[in-house]
Amino acid sequence: MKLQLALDLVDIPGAKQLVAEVQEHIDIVEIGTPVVINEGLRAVKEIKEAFPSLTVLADLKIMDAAGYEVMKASEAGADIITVLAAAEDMSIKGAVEEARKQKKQILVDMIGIKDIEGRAKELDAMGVDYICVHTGYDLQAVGQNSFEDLKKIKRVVKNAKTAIAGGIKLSTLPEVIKAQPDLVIVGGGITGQEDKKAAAAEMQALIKQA
Ligand SMILES: O=C(CO)[C@H](O)[C@H](O)COP(=O)(O)O
Repeated sequence: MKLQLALDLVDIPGAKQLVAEVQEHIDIVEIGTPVVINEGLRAVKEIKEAFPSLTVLADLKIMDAAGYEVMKASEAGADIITVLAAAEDMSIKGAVEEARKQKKQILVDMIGIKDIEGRAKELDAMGVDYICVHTGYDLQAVGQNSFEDLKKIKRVVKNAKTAIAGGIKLSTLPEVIKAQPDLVIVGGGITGQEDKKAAAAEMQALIKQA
């Protein structure tokens, strides 16, 4: 099980500072969608250059023109690129094909999907690398989480790795770990803490014990 730090509310210097603080306790650093919107793929490039040994995920949430966007993110240095599960199958397949060419990986984000099991089975058959259940900020605000959806995908996914994102905190991490995802994605649970390094270290310790 790996730990991914999601950076959503920072600029490039802020991202570098945060990663420098917690890097020994995380496996993957995510350049979040708001950061890419504000700073462009330059954010991915600069973080990969500054931390070449860290795996960098570009949270582009691709919906169309997937092959092209995966190519551009790969050129910027992303190791993993996100595509939305709601995208057309043609787009998912295009993303996977381009990722194979570039020797990168695709994480598909299930945000907004209602038939979790059905879509997860289809995505698994299309050869995506990760399938991620995700409660975005707008649903977190009304108290939702993806813990049950994680159990659902764990039951049907045979090949892809499983991941979970959305409001995970130190207090809820044990429940997440029980369901044994391959990847736990945490943003505010680390970045919103006063001592970010300690928060990341505690989460890493729990994950390593699992
Ligand atoms: O992709 C995202 C929002 O769309 C976030 O990066 C993801 O939800 C993790 O952040 P947090 O732990 O703060 O919810």
